[in-house]
Amino acid sequence: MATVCEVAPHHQEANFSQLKTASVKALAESSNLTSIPSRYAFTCASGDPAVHPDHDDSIPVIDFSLLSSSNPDRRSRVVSDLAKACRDWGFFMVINHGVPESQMKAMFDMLTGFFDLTEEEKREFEGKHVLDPIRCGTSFNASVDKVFFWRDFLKVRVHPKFHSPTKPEGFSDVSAEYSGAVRKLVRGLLKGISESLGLEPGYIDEEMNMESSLQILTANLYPPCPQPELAMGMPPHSDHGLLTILMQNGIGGLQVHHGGKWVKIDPIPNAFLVNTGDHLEIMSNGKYKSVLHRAVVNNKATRISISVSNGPSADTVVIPAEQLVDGKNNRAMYIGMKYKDYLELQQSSVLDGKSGLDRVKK
Ligand SMILES: O=C(O)CCC(=O)C(=O)O
Ligand SMILES: [Fe+2]
Repeated sequence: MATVCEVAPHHQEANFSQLKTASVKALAESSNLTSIPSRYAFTCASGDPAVHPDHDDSIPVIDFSLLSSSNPDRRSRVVSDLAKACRDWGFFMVINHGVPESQMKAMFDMLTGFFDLTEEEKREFEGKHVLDPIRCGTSFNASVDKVFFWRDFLKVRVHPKFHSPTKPEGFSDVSAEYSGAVRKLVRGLLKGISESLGLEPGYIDEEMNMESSLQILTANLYPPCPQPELAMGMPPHSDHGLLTILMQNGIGGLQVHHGGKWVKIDPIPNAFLVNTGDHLEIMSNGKYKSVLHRAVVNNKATRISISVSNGPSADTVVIPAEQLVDGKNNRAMYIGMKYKDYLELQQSSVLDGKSGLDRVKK
């Protein structure tokens, strides 16, 4: 169903467009905002079940602690659970992941503090190029977006070289600790995923040069929206890396495309949501596909999500694993591209489904 665009009162739009980089937060907090400026009116693709998605409580749950179990049966069960989760969903919850609750909370507190800085303070971290190591802004890529998304963001490259905004105080320590813990989790998961593909446990780690993996921490802020049915927080897209690790502040909004429908994923306290990205699809030769997801907005509460994208090293040219390719039924379906080139292409374009992958599909 296509949503109908509504035009907001002129005075509001005129004021807002003078501030090129004004955040949605500032817009939402401006007094008497009862409708959204027309630049935020998002039209869903025709036939898209936009309004009443199903809940699905059958999203796979992986107990990470079992991957280091000394009991071989338990271990092989969790490896086959991982295979099923990656193949059938491309999304799963991870429990017993080893990242302390206190670290997760500290990261949320820091990012809330960051978004609460003044517009002027935040402008210091705006960045100029899509690959700048620290970049905050609004929408996805405001210089090319035709429709703006109801979202402010901060993106920080945290590995192999660690970057951090200098405000709020203490951000750097919290972020270094959190992103290190997430890297450890990712490398553990990739071991299990390697095995689940019939590869040596260390295969992905070595081939993708995970010692220097490109890791980007993104915080998304979705303020309450007066017309949530007309706006979109983040449009349908897949993630570029190998695995994305997401946590949310207890407010729902994420929807995953599964079985031809948009499925609402309710946050589970202290669990991470993990999804497989485009580069896992490429290296597994399409066995584990990256999956479309989107973030919708609401009119009641601010939603914050923190996603950490974990890719290969920037210079790795990713191609399908040799063992998963043969000259007959399993031909290589993707050509190689340097990860950083792929990333630059995706980040500088309009965010649009899985269009990044189309560029490397044979
Ligand atoms: O806010 C969300 O739940 C989705 C975030 C997301 O998809 C992303 O950061 O890539
Ligand atoms: Fe995403």
